[in-house]
Formats: sequence, structure tokens, C-alpha cells
Amino acid sequence: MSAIVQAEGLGRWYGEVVGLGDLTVSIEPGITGLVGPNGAGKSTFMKVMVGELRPHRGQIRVLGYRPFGSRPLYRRLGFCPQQDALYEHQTGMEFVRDLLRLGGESKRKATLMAGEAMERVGLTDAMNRKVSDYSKGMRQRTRLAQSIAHSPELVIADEPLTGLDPIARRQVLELFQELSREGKSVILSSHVLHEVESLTETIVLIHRGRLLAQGTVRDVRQLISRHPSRVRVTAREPRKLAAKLFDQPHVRAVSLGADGESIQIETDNVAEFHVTFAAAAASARAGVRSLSSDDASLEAVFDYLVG
Ligand SMILES: Nc1ncnc2c1ncn2[C@@H]1O[C@H](COP(=O)(O)OP(=O)(O)OP(=O)(O)O)[C@@H](O)[C@H]1O
Repeated sequence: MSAIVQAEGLGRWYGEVVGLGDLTVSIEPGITGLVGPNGAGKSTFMKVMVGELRPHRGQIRVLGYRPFGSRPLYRRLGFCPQQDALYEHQTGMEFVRDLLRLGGESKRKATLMAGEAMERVGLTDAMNRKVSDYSKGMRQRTRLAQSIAHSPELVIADEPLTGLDPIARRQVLELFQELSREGKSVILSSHVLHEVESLTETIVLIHRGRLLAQGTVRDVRQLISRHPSRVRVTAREPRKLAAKLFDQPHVRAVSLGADGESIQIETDNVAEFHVTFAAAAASARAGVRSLSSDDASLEAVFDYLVG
């Protein structure tokens, strides 16, 4: 299958600030999660992909086109931006319909297409209400409706799940799955890995404007587990536990916390460490109270990964 996005050595700055450093990545058709911590460059990459920003360096092709200024590409892709740019005095329906009309559709066809799109995002009942009455999640879904209304073969959505209540979130996840079943591709960004995980196995991780890892969620998890991680344990007998853990496989360092009841463990394989930890703690009769890993959030994982 040929790539839908091919970027090579892509760079984009905001004055002195790096938006994208040197990004080389190839994205195949299907659903792809673009993940990375805040400020990683996800939005910048998306804006370059949809032709809103011109790269300062490198090459990019989306569906075979150079995106910046490419009208034929604009018809084939839909973009759901993170920023809210709705007109308060319009209804959601009018907003989506008017953008379709700007794209060249007749009034009748635009009305039909906008109605269908609003239905697909679950806003049929609210579509004739003014946008000023909409909740954050409804506004988000209206932007999403706008991005899918012209049936593009590629939908690029910047943090589309942010601000949605659980029901709306499920509806949007189902919508992406449906688009995928129709043969369309979706690239969505998120800084929460598990959010993307429920939708796709394919992820692209970026950090500081560069590609950090790409592959299935499992590939990336393995990569993460092979990198040093820190685990914090609180216990009734922290010294005994620390002494026991020194000998364990995959433990690189153990230090006692200043509070007298916790220890910090640095491990080179957090998954394997968890397997052996329980037995070590039991044999030390340490009275473990809590165990937490810094790797709970993707952001922390990234910090480890990039040292
Ligand atoms: N308009 C702008 N002016 C100046 N700096 C910017 C601008 N937009 C983004 N940046 C900076 O570029 C870097 C990448 O930002 P970008 O918004 O692309 O990241 P992101 O991964 O989408 O993060 P977030 O999830 O917070 O939106 C960050 O350091 C950010 O502060």
C-alpha cells in the first residue's frame, strides 16, 4: 500500500521556537494516532499536512500532493482543528453548510451534506440551534462535522476527543471506525496514549518536533519498557525492601526517600520488574502500601525516552 503522507526532514519554526525539527515519517492508509506530549509538534505537523503552514525545510507529500496551496488536495482531505473558529450567530448546520458552499456545492446539496454530517456526529437535534448555545463538546463535534461533510478520503483531526463527555467520545470513536470501514483514512492526535489505543494499533510518536517511534502500540510499549523507568514504593519496612531489591534482575538503582517510608527504584525493564517485585516484597515482609510508576503518563514516558 502506498503511503498517504510522506515527510522527509520536515522543519517549521515560530521565530526561534521549534515547531518541527527534522521530521521524517511515512504514514500508511488506515487510522493512525499521532501522539506526543504537549508541545511535541503535533498541531504544527497537522497544519503542515493540511497546507495551512508552509514548511521551512524538507519535503512533504499528502495523497501525492505538496499540501501548501494545493486546491485539489483540499477537496480530498478534511481538517478538524483544535482551535474553535465557529461563528456564534450561526447555527451548527449553517456553519457546516456555508463552508460546503464555499467549496463549490449548490445550496441544496450543501444542505443535504451538512445535515448528514451533523447526524454522523450526533448533533441532529441541536443542529438548528445557535452555536453560542453549544457546549464545548458540541462545538468540537460541529468542527468534526465540517471536516467530514464533503466525504474526504483523509480526515486529519487535532485532539478530537478533548472536551467530550463519555457518550460523545464513544460516538466520535465509532465515527472514526465507520470512516475506516468505508475505506477512508484518519490521522488523529492525542497526548493520551490509551485514548488512541482504543481506536488503532498504529501510532506515530513525536517529541520536540521529531519522530521518536512508530509502529504498533505494542512495539512502542516494548520500546518504552526497555528504557529506564522509575518506580516509587511506600512500605512499612522500606530499608528491608530496598536491601532485597538490590539483588533483583532489572533493578539498576535503589534509593531511600527522605520521608523515611518510600523508596525509588530505577529499572531497565519496568514490565519484568513488576513480575519479580511481588515475590521480593513478600519475602522481605516489607508491608508494601503503594506502588506507582512515573510511566503512567505518556509525557513521563517521553521524558525517559528522550533522556
Ligand atoms: N503560533 C505559535 N507561535 C509560537 N510558538 C508556537 C506556535 N504554535 C506552536 N508553537 C510552539 O511550537 C511547539 C510545537 O507546538 P504544537 O502546538 O505543534 O505542539 P502540540 O504537540 O500540538 O502540542 P499541544 O498538544 O500542546 O497542542 C511548541 O513549543 C509550541 O509552543
